[in-house]
Amino acid sequence: MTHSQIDLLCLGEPLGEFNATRAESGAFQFGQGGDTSNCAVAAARQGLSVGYVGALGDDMAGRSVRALWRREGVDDSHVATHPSAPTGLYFVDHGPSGHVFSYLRAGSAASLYGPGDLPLGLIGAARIVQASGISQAISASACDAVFTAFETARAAGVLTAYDTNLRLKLWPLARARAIIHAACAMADIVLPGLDDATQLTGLSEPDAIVDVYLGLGARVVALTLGHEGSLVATPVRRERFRPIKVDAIDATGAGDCYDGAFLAEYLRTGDAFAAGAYANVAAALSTQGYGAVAPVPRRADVEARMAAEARGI
Ligand SMILES: O=C(O)C(=O)C[C@H](O)[C@H](O)CO
Repeated sequence: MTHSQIDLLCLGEPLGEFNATRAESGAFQFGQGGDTSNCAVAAARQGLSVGYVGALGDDMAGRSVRALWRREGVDDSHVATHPSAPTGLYFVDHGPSGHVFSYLRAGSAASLYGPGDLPLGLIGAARIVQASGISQAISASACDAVFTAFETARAAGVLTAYDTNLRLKLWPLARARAIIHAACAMADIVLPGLDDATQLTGLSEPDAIVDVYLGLGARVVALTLGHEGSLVATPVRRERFRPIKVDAIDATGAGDCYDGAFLAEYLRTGDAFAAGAYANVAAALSTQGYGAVAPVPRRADVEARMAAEARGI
């Protein structure tokens, strides 16, 4: 499908997902993941016009990702199908301290994507371009594609949003820190998680962490704090959002859902704190089922829960 206007354009690697929902039986639930694809779907479920930029393999996983996007209304017309390189895959295991990811993605179609493949006109016409540390970790050419996309966006006055999403299975910390912080310095909206940010900055105190990212030039920092909720900061104001109570089953993709919900609400309201309140609830609701996409709530679910919270229910 093609939209006349794409408000949010996400860039990175979509993946096929095998989720060990019942590890003892060796059964996996198949789905789709990839952080920026999850963000795209989450934003589309909140009513935003969304597109994706990247590449898929000519295989079952790639076709399932494309089918997902089409069901969800995410524009896939600028996603190439590579004739021979595969779609990346990942596996989700559930251990005592939460989910653990492992990957089969080296040499994937998305990792072969580079700056020359970017639809520069589309990027210049969006309202926000979003990418992540994972988008850059998968290969040098994909890393450069994010920098070029951000340069193009900034030159056109398009907002840039970046989730640090640190994956040390994909690159070493020193290189990750250098690249991620270079990208954050080009981002208007930085969306780190506390664990990532602690490793990247060496700091553990949320206010000190947001100071680092504001210092790099972000106009909004939205820091997710896991079970402690989230903190949103601008250079002139900051606000902490307390966690809501949910029966969490699987937090896979909760940070991506936060990003999509945050960006959708930020574009709708122009208010980072309204976006923070909204995304804080959306991300918590997304942990109530297995997988990165299936449990992502829609606007009506988020608004109903926000109203219930406001009434103290
Ligand atoms: O870890 C990754 O590389 C992924 O993109 C897979 C997941 O969907 C994602 O991490 C969930 O946040």
